[in-house]
Amino acid sequence: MESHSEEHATKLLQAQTHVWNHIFKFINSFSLAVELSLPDIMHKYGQPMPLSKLIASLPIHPSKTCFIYRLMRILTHSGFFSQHNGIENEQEVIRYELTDASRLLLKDHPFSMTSLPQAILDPILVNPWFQFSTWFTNEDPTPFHTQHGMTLWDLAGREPKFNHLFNDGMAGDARLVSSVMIEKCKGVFNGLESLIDVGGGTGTMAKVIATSFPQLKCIVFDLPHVVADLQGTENIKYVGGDMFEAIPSADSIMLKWILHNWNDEECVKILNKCKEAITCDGKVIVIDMVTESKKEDDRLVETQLFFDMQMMVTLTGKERNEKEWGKLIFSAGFSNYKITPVLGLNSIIEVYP
Ligand SMILES: C[S@@+](CC[C@H](N)C(=O)[O-])C[C@H]1O[C@@H](n2cnc3c(N)ncnc32)[C@H](O)[C@@H]1O
Ligand SMILES: C/C=C\c1ccc(O)c(OC)c1
Repeated sequence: MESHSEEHATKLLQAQTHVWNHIFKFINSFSLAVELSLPDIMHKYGQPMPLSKLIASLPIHPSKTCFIYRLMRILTHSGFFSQHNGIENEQEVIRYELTDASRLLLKDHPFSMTSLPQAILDPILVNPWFQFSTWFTNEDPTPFHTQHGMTLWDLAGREPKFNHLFNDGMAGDARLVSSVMIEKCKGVFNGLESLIDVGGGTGTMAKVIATSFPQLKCIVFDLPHVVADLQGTENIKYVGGDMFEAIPSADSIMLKWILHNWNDEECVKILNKCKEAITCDGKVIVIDMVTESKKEDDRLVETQLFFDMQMMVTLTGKERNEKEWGKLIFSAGFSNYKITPVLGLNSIIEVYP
């Protein structure tokens, strides 16, 4: 009897920890404290950095020096730094090193993700969460709309600082994804003469592809406020416009992280415009998530579910499984598709007319 109730208490306490852990999940996000540039400071030091040196290099008030150890402790626990304890001159010295994760937060890393936490944790994207429960009771399209009274794209057009952070964050991801694509599946672009990156942001993806395929004519097509000040090159042109109105013609179109921003009806409209724009032997190259395909990777599954919620709160979009992708593609009148799951969270979906 006693051991039974002991077991009961253990289970209850585990459940309590589970709930507390969940309540506090946002603390992991805010603890990144990207404004402190911890990874850059440690990278500049060039070797495992003692806590005292780290504190001395930070632009903080002297009254805050004692808090850095605690910040480093949680960031080490969550995999952003590794810690080595040693004794030097009879004194305990803690040294920290970067990990693969914190290297992606270096400002000068080619695949830098630094702007993303800044954009995603900006009040512009966090405040809509306070409308989440209200939104379930009204007919607004998104909690973002309840909060701001307009779409994310309209607001980005009016907030240059946020627009810059957002596009910069997207650029880091585009650089990583395009490099992996060029390395692992160059074949996707073989034989293409022209490519339009629809919703191509500031042209990062196009630049990497154009370097590997100099004969390929690339057009970066995005909203006017995104491409306004950008200068094209020999084989990259910037065109401002609305993909729901008209897309320039080419033999192929890329849609990276576009369709997951939109609901099924909107996606069919976009895909229809793509179909009108490409030649009959061309294709649409979709780069987006395919959910439920890597069930064994719990972290990847959870991250895709986070993206799905982010799409629900900021836009009308969602993440889709293979069946949902198929339905979308056939509804838009395409005849076939091929999924290549080689991009971590994302997959390449080649769509044929
Ligand atoms: C999530 S971002 C993806 C950017 C880029 N493809 C990438 O993956 O790095 C979506 C892009 O769609 C663009 N966009 C939104 N509405 C659009 C429209 N109606 N026509 C063209 N582009 C649009 C946005 O400006 C933004 O650059
Ligand atoms: C800003 C948060 C992240 C994010 C990632 C991929 C997207 O397609 C997106 O569209 C708004 C946002």
